[in-house]
Amino acid sequence: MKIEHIGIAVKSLGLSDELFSKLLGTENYKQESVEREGVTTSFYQLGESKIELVEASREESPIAKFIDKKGEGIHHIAFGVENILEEIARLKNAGFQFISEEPKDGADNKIVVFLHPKSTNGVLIELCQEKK
Ligand SMILES: CC[C@H](C(=O)O)C(=O)SCCNC(=O)CCNC(=O)[C@H](O)C(C)(C)COP(=O)(O)OP(=O)(O)OC[C@H]1O[C@@H](n2cnc3c(N)ncnc32)[C@H](O)[C@@H]1OP(=O)(O)O
Ligand SMILES: [Co+2]
Repeated sequence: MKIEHIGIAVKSLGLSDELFSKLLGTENYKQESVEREGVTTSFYQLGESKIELVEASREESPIAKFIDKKGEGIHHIAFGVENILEEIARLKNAGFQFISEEPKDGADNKIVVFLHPKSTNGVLIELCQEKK
């Protein structure tokens, strides 16, 4: 497992892209919408990991709800795994609670699942695996 990306909830991808490209000294390498999740994402490479800026694309998006309650900030940590089905089985067996146990298409050529923050010390964890 490695930290694949850190997801940061932002109100305006335009403004945050300006800020993060200045901060990191590099441009994003892609912007991508994931309509099922109601998000638009922007990715920055940072060594072996990435920063994923996430903006809500509709009102009922998890990102809109999060920003309403907590404001902008770190929204999730994504662990990159080799075999997502094996990791789901291992973590389920260890008592962790998943939001859904079925991997779905995420951004940046990944399949993803999320663990509920209630079972992970209040941190939303994403598991992601490169699509084959
Ligand atoms: C997939 C595309 C992209 C990628 O990398 O490929 C992304 O990462 S998109 C990221 C956006 N998608 C998601 O966040 C999907 C998973 N999240 C969810 O299903 C929901 O947000 C969920 C279940 C975590 C919360 O939804 P719910 O409707 O239950 O919202 P509430 O506001 O009622 O929250 C309940 C409870 O959870 C706490 N919460 C919510 N979000 C987070 C968070 N990001 N980190 C930590 N805690 C969170 C919230 O504060 C509530 O706690 P409570 O103590 O009850 O007030
Ligand atoms: Co993510």
